[in-house]
Amino acid sequence: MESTLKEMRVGASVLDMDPKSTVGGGVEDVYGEDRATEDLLVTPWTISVASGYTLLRDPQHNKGLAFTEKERDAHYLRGLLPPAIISQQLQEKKLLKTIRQYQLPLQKYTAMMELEERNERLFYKLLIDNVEELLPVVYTPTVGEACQKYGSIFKRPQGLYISLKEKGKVLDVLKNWPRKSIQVIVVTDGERILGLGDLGCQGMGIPVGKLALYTALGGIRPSACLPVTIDVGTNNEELLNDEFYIGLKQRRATGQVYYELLHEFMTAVKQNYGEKVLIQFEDFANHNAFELLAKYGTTHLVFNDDIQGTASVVLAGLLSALKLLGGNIADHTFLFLGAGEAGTGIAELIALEMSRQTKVPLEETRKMIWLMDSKGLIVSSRKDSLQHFKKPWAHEHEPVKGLLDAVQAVKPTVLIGTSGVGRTFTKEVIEAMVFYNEKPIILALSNPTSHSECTAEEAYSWTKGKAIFASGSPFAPVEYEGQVFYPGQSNNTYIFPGLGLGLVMSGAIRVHDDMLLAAAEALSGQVTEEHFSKGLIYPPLCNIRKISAHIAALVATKAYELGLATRLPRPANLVKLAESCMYSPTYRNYR
Ligand SMILES: O=C([O-])CC(=O)C(=O)O
Ligand SMILES: [Mg+2]
Repeated sequence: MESTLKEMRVGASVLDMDPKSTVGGGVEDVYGEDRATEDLLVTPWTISVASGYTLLRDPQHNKGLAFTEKERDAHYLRGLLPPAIISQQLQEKKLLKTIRQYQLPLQKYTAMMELEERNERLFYKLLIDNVEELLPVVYTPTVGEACQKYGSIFKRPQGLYISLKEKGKVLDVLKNWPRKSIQVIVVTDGERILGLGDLGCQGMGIPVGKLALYTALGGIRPSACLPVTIDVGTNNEELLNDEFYIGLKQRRATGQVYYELLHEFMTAVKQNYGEKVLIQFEDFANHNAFELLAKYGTTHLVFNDDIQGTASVVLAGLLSALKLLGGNIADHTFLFLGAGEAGTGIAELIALEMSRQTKVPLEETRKMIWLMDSKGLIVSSRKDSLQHFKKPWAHEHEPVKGLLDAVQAVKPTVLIGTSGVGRTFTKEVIEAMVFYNEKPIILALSNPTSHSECTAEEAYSWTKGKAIFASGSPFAPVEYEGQVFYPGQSNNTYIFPGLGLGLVMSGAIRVHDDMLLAAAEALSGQVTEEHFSKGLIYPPLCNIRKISAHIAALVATKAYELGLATRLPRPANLVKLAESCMYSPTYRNYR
């Protein structure tokens, strides 16, 4: 494999000598024929098969000690491996043991990333078979700490870095990526990593982690996934002063410079990979997130995970909670602490669902939903000074400053934390919720764990076990007065892998709000009586691939109904199709 890449690169540099050529070429033009004129020499490059030492260092094909005797003979591996032959199951067992021995989450994270670099199938097998245990290692909350310390744990680059230095050359940068048939891109500019703020170029951990879940949870092939970090600088002083910082050492570019680089990226993606590549925006700051989504939502297959993925997962949890409590979504009153991407995204999808169910116009259903930001309750007297995405939530009310006052004023049945600030659901606030409601719904969604609005233990003990609680980052079950409570994880990881699979397998060309509603309904449909009896409003993550297949099927169904699907004719059984196109990490036998 390494030798193949080398040959490709040599091929490209020979071609670059052609001064007349303006188009064509790139990594796919292995033989140089596209760009060569009749008088320019070409080299008849061939693609070689990885074998021997190179095969052991190729993470896509390496199987380590699981290579059989026959494979060791056929692929020049004799002597390069110790004599033992062990199964993939035994390899898994050994690795799990090693990972469990590490005390620190970051050590576990590093061990997993090293495994991914060494043996991709084993990495995914381990992750899929132990998803509940390993998700918090490769994803939230540990991925947050990994991003904070990315500079020091950085060894080999992962993903594609597009910085201001690459302005004007973004298409060439995409062509440097060794894989050509990309189906999903997760892109960040690192400005708002989880609730941790601006981590600049170190945000790369997020697209890498999200895409690992696209594969493990949604079955998208690893080779079809592309993590991208756009580096326009950082306003994080600590990073700017850190001699080991891996990104551009300048303050963030804004305005035209920023939008030009993003536009070049979006255009190059479509040019290089076509109309059906999915681009997931992740962890952009509010001031860019809404604008990018609005701008590219009509021309590209894009969605913003923090706005739309989070909205869909929360709606799913609410639909499940209603099955537990009875009544309709329109019977509820919502209060959000935090009016950014997650807060307004969730609020809008709830209002849409209410409107669909009751046939009441959206402008009216929005009135059941109240949002607070750092300046207090969002009310009409503040309208002129509000950012545009907050304006629809400015209802008639006198000004209210604090959260406790807001709970007392609005008397919400559902309290949702999306501010990125931890420990803001105080004892008084939670007690007020249970004062007004027999079973209050409390969602502490900010990530990672240290930024959660309250802990699971606080939610259960302060409400004397009455709360229906879920959080963005995982919490262990809580025992309160002899009863065990199971907090659900209301994290967009339930949604984006299945949503992405549904879009990809139907060949969808745009994302539509109805697909987010469909994904929420599909997820909620996977919650059974048994889960309800434990107080769960989300199904356990151990079944996530089955859940993703159901989400994918309903999303694809919507894509066909809306005329947005291009894979025709429509396959009859979409759940079966979803299951059958999922990547399997089991080793292949080599001839
Ligand atoms: O990554 C997560 O766990 C959820 C998410 O999108 C965020 O917090 O930004
Ligand atoms: Mg995010």
